[in-house]
Amino acid sequence: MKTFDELFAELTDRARTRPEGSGTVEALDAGVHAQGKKVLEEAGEVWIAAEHESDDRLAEEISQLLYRVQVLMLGRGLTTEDVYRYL
Ligand SMILES: N=c1c2ncn([C@@H]3O[C@H](COP(=O)(O)OP(=O)(O)OP(=O)(O)O)[C@@H](O)[C@H]3O)c2ncn1[C@@H]1O[C@H](COP(=O)(O)O)[C@@H](O)[C@H]1O
Repeated sequence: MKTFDELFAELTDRARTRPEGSGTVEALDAGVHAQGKKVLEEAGEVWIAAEHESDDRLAEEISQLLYRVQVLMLGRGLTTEDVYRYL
């Protein structure tokens, strides 16, 4: 189990070290357009899960949305601080 901040630190490290086989590295290399599409796709899956699926499935879809948002943040060079200052 990890928090939003812990995942972001992990993904930041993936971006820096670029380990072989990392899906994050692949997603970052795909560019902001592809990263944005993934955010939208995952948001749609969250919506569908919220209306039609179990709490557990919804939680899983939300976790994937958070991951896709973090990839997009990294793709654009944003930090968590950039976002948190608006919360
Ligand atoms: N939390 C996640 C995470 N959530 C979602 N995903 C990816 O997103 C996919 C699910 O989203 P989609 O529905 O868009 O994917 P799909 O349509 O099933 O398949 P593809 O689009 O990938 O072909 C998963 O199969 C993963 O590839 C994640 N990939 C990685 N992480 C975590 O990120 C960290 C770094 O991962 P790597 O970069 O892969 O080492 C690790 O802690 C991982 O647990």
